[in-house]
Amino acid sequence: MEKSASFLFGGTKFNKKKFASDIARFKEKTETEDKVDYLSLFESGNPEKEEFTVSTKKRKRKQAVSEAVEGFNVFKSSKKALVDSGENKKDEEEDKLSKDKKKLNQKLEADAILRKTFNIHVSGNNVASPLKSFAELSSVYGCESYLLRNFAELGFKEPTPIQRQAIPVLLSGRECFACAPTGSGKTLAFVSPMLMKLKHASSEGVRAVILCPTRELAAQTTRESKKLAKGNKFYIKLLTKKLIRSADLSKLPCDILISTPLRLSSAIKKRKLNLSRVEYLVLDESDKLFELGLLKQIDSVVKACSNPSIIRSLFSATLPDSVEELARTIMHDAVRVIIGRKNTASKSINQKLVFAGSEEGKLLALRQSFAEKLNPPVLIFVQSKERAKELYEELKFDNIRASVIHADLSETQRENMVNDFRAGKTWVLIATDVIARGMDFKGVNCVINYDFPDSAAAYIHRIGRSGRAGRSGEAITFYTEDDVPFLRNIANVMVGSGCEVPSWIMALRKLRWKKHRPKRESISTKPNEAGD
Ligand SMILES: Nc1ncnc2c1ncn2[C@@H]1O[C@H](COP(=O)(O)OP(=O)(O)OP(=O)(O)O)[C@@H](O)[C@H]1O
Repeated sequence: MEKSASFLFGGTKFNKKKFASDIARFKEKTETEDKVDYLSLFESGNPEKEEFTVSTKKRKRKQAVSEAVEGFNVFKSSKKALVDSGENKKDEEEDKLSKDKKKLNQKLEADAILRKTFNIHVSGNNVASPLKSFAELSSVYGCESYLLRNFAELGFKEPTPIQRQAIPVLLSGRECFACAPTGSGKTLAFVSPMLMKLKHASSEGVRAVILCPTRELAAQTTRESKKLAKGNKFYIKLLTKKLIRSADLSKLPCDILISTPLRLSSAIKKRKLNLSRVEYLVLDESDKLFELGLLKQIDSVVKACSNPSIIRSLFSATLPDSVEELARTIMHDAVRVIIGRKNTASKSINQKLVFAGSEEGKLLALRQSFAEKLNPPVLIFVQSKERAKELYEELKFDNIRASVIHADLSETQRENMVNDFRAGKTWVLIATDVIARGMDFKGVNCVINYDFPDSAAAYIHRIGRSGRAGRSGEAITFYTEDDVPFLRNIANVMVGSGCEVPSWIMALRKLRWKKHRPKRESISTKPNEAGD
């Protein structure tokens, strides 16, 4: 230190004798300064001690001012005052820093408590604080009143856990992977920040895109988005065949466009739909969208949304690591938000496994359970459209109001089936996995997996049609000998969401699950042609 100082001042002649008193004062002061600095560092976070530090500094400031008016000392003191004011500034900055640090720590602590309360897990840098209430959307993020009014009209009093965390993440301009149980309000979690960021309608092309794996889900998301946007005249459009045929897509005024990947990618290719202005892209049921069959279409949409400042987000109740890895290659500094444990079923569903022996046994078990207790609405899942038709043929004469939905029906027919089920005109809806994801039927009391699901994810989504938005629900899964090797995978999901499973099932060997869709005997009580 000495050395370097003498090196710096090497060219200056300094009469130490003449200025001995000043040297002494300077030395004294430096020592006191050092002490105060050390203390303030050590004491940060203790308000009483902080006050003490501040008052010592105030005293010093006073001293400097009084010295500045004493005759001969004026020049010296004003120099000293300058030094002091520099030091004071430094002290003030340090004070501010330590206060900011304290505030930040308090905020982080409060965030952690809120996240723990709502079972929210996040990873990423500088993740925005979770919402304490919907009111914070207005006080912190300047949300317009129409949105809060719509929440109130829809009866939404409190944000759900995924809404508490995903909304602020998206509002803070971050990309996001979000995984939360079925029926936990993910739609609102991605639509409302979009509405808030877009602010008002504009006719400058497509500004936001939501991709859904099925037409039914795209139609439902359009309807829900319009409900949330009520009172603000946004252009919210479902990309239908009719819209593609009738409109000049290059001039389409559209704030939010909702579509399936196939329809959107063909509109980009064949009708030159321009997505270069898109600011927000949501991939709903993202793991489904990233499956092999849809990957090419997703790729063409992602490429067409070429705006460099685009914010992309992925939402689903199931998010395999492989999808995350793939998605990370296109996302920037994304925040990961997981509610509860990843890939688990909703805890509000009471899940049961029923051994039905054979295909015939399944039909008997179904009829018996309907005879004992039919608590509509009931949703029955089978593994193919052929089997859906067969089961419908069996049940249509049973005096229960049943209907069926599968991919062979026209768009309008499918829409009618869904609407009739929603309106309570039909009690039992037989379906394939086409409506297993995302469909929000209010109050489905029971889901029956007539055919064993072909993956754990399919199971989670199928049964998730019941037990939504905090309601309770029931799920019954029939299994035969063919399904036994795959029981353990479903049992794991059941245990993960708090249901009991017989110990012999938990003792089964774990299998790497390839799509399990065995060839099954047809569903029929009619005697076959051979007469046996
Ligand atoms: N804050 C809230 N309070 C009460 N109900 C809500 C709230 N937010 C959404 N809901 C309702 O919860 C239901 C389920 O919401 P949504 O369909 O968005 O679930 P999801 O998490 O997307 O489910 P899935 O994984 O099956 O697609 C809807 O009926 C919706 O209106």
